[in-house]
Amino acid sequence: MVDTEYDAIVIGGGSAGLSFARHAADLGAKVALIERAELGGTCVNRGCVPKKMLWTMADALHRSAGLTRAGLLGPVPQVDLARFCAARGDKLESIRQSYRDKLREAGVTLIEDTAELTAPGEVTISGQRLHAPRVVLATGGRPVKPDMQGAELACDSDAVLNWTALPRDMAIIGGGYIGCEMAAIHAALGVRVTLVTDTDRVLTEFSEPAAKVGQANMVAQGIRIITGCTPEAVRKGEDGLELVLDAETTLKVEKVVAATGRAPNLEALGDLKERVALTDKGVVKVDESFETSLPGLHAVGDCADRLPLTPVASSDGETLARQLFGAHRPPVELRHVATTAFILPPVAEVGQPAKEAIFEGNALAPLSAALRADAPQDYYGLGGSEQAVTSVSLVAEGAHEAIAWAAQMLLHRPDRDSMRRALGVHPSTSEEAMG
Ligand SMILES: Cc1cc2nc3c(=O)[nH]c(=O)nc-3n(C[C@H](O)[C@H](O)[C@H](O)COP(=O)(O)OP(=O)(O)OC[C@H]3O[C@@H](n4cnc5c(N)ncnc54)[C@H](O)[C@@H]3O)c2cc1C
Ligand SMILES: NC(=O)c1ccc[n+]([C@@H]2O[C@H](COP(=O)([O-])OP(=O)(O)OC[C@H]3O[C@@H](n4cnc5c(N)ncnc54)[C@H](O)[C@@H]3O)[C@@H](O)[C@H]2O)c1
Repeated sequence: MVDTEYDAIVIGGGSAGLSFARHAADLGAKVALIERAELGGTCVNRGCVPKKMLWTMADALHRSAGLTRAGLLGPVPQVDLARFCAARGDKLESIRQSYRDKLREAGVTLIEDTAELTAPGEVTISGQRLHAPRVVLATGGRPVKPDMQGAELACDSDAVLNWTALPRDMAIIGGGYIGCEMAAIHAALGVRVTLVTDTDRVLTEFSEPAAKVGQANMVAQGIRIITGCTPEAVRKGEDGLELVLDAETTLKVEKVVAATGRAPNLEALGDLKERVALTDKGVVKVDESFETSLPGLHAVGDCADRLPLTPVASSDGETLARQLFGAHRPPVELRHVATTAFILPPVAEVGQPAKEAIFEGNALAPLSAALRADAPQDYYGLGGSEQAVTSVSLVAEGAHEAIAWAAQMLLHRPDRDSMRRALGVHPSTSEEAMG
C-alpha cells in the first residue's frame, strides 16, 4: 500500500520524468513517480544509449574498413551481434539500477504500474486513487508506422535495436534522424541498405549544406538513397519482403524498417484528453511553466511541444521542478540546443542556420579521408552575421563532441573577429571551422 497524497505525481520514468522527480524531491517535495515499463524510458532502453553503443561498433568498423588502400590489412573483423547484445544488456541494466538507486536516495516513491489521470489532481493506478496539486505528464512517445498496406510487416526502431542477427539487406522508409542513423550503422556492419524517403533530401531538420554532405557520405558508404518517394505497400515475397515503391519498382529485401516518425503516448489522459489542448503535430501544448490547458497538469519531454531530444527532456524536467518547488528559471531556449545525427561521420548543428552560411568550407579530402577508399567529406559552416555568429554546423569525425562547445560559444554571441582570437588544433576540422 503506497501513500495517496503527494506534492507532485509524475507519470513516466524516462529522461523527463526521472529528472523532474529527483530534482523536486531534492527541493523537499513529496513525489511519486509511476512507470509502466522499464525505468529510463526510450533513451536508455530503445533509443540513444543502445543506438550509440551499436554506432560505436559501426564507427570502429567503418573507420578501419576504408583504410586498406593505406595499408591497414588483415582479416576484416566479424560482428557477433548476439554477443554485443548481451554486453549491451548488462550496461543497460546497470543504468536502470542506478536510476532506481538515485530515486530511493532522493526519497521518491517509485510505483511500477500504469497510471491514468481520472480527475484534475487525481491519478489512478490499479484501482487506487492518488492525489497531488501538481501532476506531470512525462509519458514520452512511440514509433508510428506509415498508413500503407502491409505496414505491419515492417519493423520499427524498437525492434531493430533488439536484433540479435543481421539481415543481408534491408530497406528503410524515412530519412530523418532514425532512418539515417539505422542506415549508416547497418551499412557499416555489412548490411546492404536502401533508404527511401518522401522529401527531396535526408535530414531535413538540419541545414541544407550540412545535410547534403551527410547524404553524400551515406552514398559513399554504399547506401542507396531514393528521395521524393512514398512507398505504396509491403508484402511477403518468396525469400523475404517486397517494398513496393510504385507500379514499376519493387525492392526485394530481407527486412523493411519504418522510421517514419513518432507519436506521443497520451493514453494516461483517459477521458480528460478532451480538456488538454494539443498542437497540430499532436503533442501537448505547454506554456513557459510547462502547464497544459488543464490547470495543475504539466507536461515535459517528448509528449510536450518542445524538441524530442534527451537533453531537452532532462533539462525541462529539472526546470519544472525548480519552478514549482525552488527559484523560478526559464526553460532552455531551443536555439541553444546542440544536436547530432549519428551517421558516419556525424552531422552536428546548433543555432538556427540561415539558408546562406556567412562562412563555410567543404573539405573534400580531410586528412582522415585522404587515406580511405570511400572518401567521406567534412563540412563546416557558420551562420548569422559578421557581428553576431548564431549557428555552427559540422560534419566530421568527432563533430558530436565539438558541437557542445560551439553551443557554449554561441551563448556569448561572438563576432567573427573575436572568434579569430582563439585558435584551434592543427590539423583538425574544428580549426578550419573557426574561420
Ligand atoms: C532510436 C532512437 C534514438 C534516439 N537517439 C537520440 C540521441 O542520440 N540523442 C537524443 O538526444 N535523443 C535521442 N532520441 C530521443 C530521446 O530518446 C527522447 O527524446 C527521450 O527519450 C524522451 O524522454 P521522455 O522522458 O520524454 O520519454 P520516454 O523516455 O519515452 O519516457 C516515457 C515513459 O513513460 C512511460 N509511460 C507512458 N505512459 C505511461 C502510463 N500511462 N503510466 C505509466 N508510465 C507510462 C513509458 O513506459 C516510458 O518509460 C532517440 C530516440 C529514438 C527512438
Ligand atoms: N541523434 C538524435 O538526437 C536522435 C536520434 C533519433 C531520434 N531522435 C529524435 O526522434 C525524433 C523522431 O525521429 P524519426 O527519425 O522517427 O522521425 P522524423 O520525423 O525526424 O523523420 C521521419 C522521416 O520519414 C519521412 N517519412 C514519413 N512518412 C513517410 C512515408 N510514408 N514514406 C517515406 N518517407 C516518409 C519524413 O519525411 C521524415 O524525413 C526526431 O525528431 C529526433 O528529435 C533524435
